[in-house]
Amino acid sequence: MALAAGRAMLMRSGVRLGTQAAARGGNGARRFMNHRVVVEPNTVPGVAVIKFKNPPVNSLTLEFLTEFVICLEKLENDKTFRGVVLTSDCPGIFSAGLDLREMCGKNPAHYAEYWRAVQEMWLKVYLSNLVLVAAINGTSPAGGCLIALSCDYRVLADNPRYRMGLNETLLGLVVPFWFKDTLVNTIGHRASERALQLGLLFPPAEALQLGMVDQVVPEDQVQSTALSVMTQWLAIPDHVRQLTKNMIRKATADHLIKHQEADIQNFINFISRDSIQKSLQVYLENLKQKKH
Ligand SMILES: CCCCC/C=C\C/C=C\CC/C=C/CC(=O)SCCNC(=O)CCNC(=O)[C@H](O)C(C)(C)COP(=O)(O)OP(=O)(O)OC[C@H]1O[C@@H](n2cnc3c(N)ncnc32)[C@H](O)[C@@H]1OP(=O)(O)O
Repeated sequence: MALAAGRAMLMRSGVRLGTQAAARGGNGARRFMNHRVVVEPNTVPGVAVIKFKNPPVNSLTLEFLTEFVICLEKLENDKTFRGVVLTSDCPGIFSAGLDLREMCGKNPAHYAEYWRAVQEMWLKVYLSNLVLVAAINGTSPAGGCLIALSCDYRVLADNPRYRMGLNETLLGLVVPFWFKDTLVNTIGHRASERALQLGLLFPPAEALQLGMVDQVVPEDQVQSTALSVMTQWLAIPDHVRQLTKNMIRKATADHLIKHQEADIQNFINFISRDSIQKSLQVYLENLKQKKH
């Protein structure tokens, strides 16, 4: 998605771009702040840290997706950056995945706009020229897991309360084919068959065993480990690494690009069904009630 289109989408969503601010941190480094995504240049040269800050659970709202894509585009266009660590500012939660309220009780035009934003976010992350390392410091179901799976490397906090996986079937949803492809490319066909049909969410030890993440480390070392892994990836010249990444990922991305409009229409038809709307409402209601 072009930056201009993203800005237009932000405007349509009622987000004021004027609220973005550039400030200087204690070390004099620039720190870009949006509402929901904070970008911090880090101590490692050429590396930025993106922190998801969409409380309470970093759900992927339309506004969040738009800010996230714009942030990544800015970093890609700024040649001082070669790598980005993605992490969360919400304690215990990397991202709760797609925002269920965006898919519930809205009209087809909204569903189309939302689904296009989800697609564009995935394409941006999956095909990024930057090295992307996920520092997964919390639970990451469904869309949250997709973001992590689309990075080049994943470091997960060793906390048995954190779960990771594509749990769509537990919500009565069918996993989109490109979510499925991303998982299959990471953990293989057989493991994906079981994980996707049962909607399994894995604790850290199992996620590591399956190859869903590359490393599990103590919670307070997630970001530092991600940054030291980044140094290893940045030792490779950008152009050869980028061409290699593209060679491996292009076919998967092209599959969506070729069928992007049909995928949007399928999403609208599916999500608009009464039975699906009912399932989502019940799921949201259960989330609320578990507090009481
Ligand atoms: C046949 C043809 C097929 C064609 C198919 C085409 C397309 C495919 C169609 C559809 C696919 C759609 C894909 C969806 C992928 C997704 O990402 S769905 C989202 C999945 N996410 C989840 O299941 C996570 C749900 N949340 C939780 O489990 C917990 O909230 C948590 C993350 C573990 C955190 O728990 P915690 O106790 O800390 O917090 P609360 O549960 O109290 O939540 C606080 C607050 O936040 C609200 N909330 C939580 N998650 C979401 C969410 N994903 N979206 C929106 N809102 C969320 C929760 O309701 C609470 O709200 P409050 O009560 O108002 O405070």
